[in-house]
Amino acid sequence: MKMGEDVRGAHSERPQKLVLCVLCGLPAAGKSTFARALRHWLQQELGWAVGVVAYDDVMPEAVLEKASASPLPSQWKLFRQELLKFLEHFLLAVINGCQMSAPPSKTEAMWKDFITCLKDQDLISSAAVEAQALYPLTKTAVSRPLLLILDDNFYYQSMRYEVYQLARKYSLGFCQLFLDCALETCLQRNAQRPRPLPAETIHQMGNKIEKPNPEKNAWEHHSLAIQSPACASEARLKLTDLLITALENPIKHVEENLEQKETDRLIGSTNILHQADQTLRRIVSQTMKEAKDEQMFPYNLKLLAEELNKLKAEFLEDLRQGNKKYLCFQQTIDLADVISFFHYEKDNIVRKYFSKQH
Ligand SMILES: Nc1ncnc2c1ncn2[C@@H]1O[C@H](COP(=O)(O)OP(=O)(O)OP(=O)(O)O)[C@@H](O)[C@H]1O
Repeated sequence: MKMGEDVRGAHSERPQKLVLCVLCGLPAAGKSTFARALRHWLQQELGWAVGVVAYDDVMPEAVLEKASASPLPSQWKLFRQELLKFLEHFLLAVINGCQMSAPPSKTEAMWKDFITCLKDQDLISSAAVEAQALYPLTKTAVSRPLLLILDDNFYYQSMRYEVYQLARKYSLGFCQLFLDCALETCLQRNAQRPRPLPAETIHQMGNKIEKPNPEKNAWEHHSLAIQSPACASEARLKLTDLLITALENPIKHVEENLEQKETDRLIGSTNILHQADQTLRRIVSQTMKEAKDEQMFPYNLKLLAEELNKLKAEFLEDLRQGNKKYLCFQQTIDLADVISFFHYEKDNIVRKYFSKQH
């Protein structure tokens, strides 16, 4: 069988070794450049299969289609989670040695880009027929250790934790690579790009970024900071060590159960919910007062109040439902994290209504 041929229904005797690797860092830190180099090197030197899922390639068109204006963070969150669902479908196919099925409901444009991403990297067969909604994997995908690199900024721990949870669900390896690049260098590189981001965005992200903290968070244990622009080869030994360790030490289910119990206990804590409720309520009423003081039109004020209350309700529901987004700090809900995320989304909404005044 040639490389890239279909392996319909093929079952490997050994369980497939899989690692999810999160790349994080500021915009223009060099993540995509590094991911490409790493893929090439791992394929050539270690004979691994490597897939890079660059969020920029898979998400923007879909996002723009759905949200013609600039999307809210809550929309990004949904798209990020949908992309993880897609990835889960691919992982299931690799683990079970079967064809990948399409999720029943999905953002079509994003799914299409995801399929292209996998085909281009010889992970699903280029002969896959879209209409059948079944995608045969290639031999490459199922016959070697497989590293999936998720290339995005992942600047909050909570974003990376979602990937960790996926790795844990299927007992996969998990590691994080932080592209440690000075803010000034990122700004310079960004300015030279054909479509630079506003410098302000990079500054803001620089203030907010939560670097992997293995000392504090056990789940971030397999993390490595890659100095940029230093040559990656300097860190090669450490990097190889990290990747092999992650590959050989998948996250165990038993940890999940213990952790899950603890998580459930914390989610059930009405105390935290009560505190969150009180604090978000205060933020909403303070924001309304400020909007009034700044002469927002009454009609816009009414809509703003409705939207902020809806946002508050969504946040509380997320906490009640046990959305683990907030459970990334030693398995405790960090109220400060909830509040800062709420502020971020609230500010976007307020900006939207003020921009309507002009
Ligand atoms: N080590 C390096 N030395 C010099 N320039 C680099 C280096 N790595 C990347 N660059 C350049 O910096 C720019 C940004 O790189 P890249 O797209 O890899 O960053 P990124 O972190 O993936 O950005 P984003 O998060 O915005 O997608 C590119 O023009 C790239 O050529």
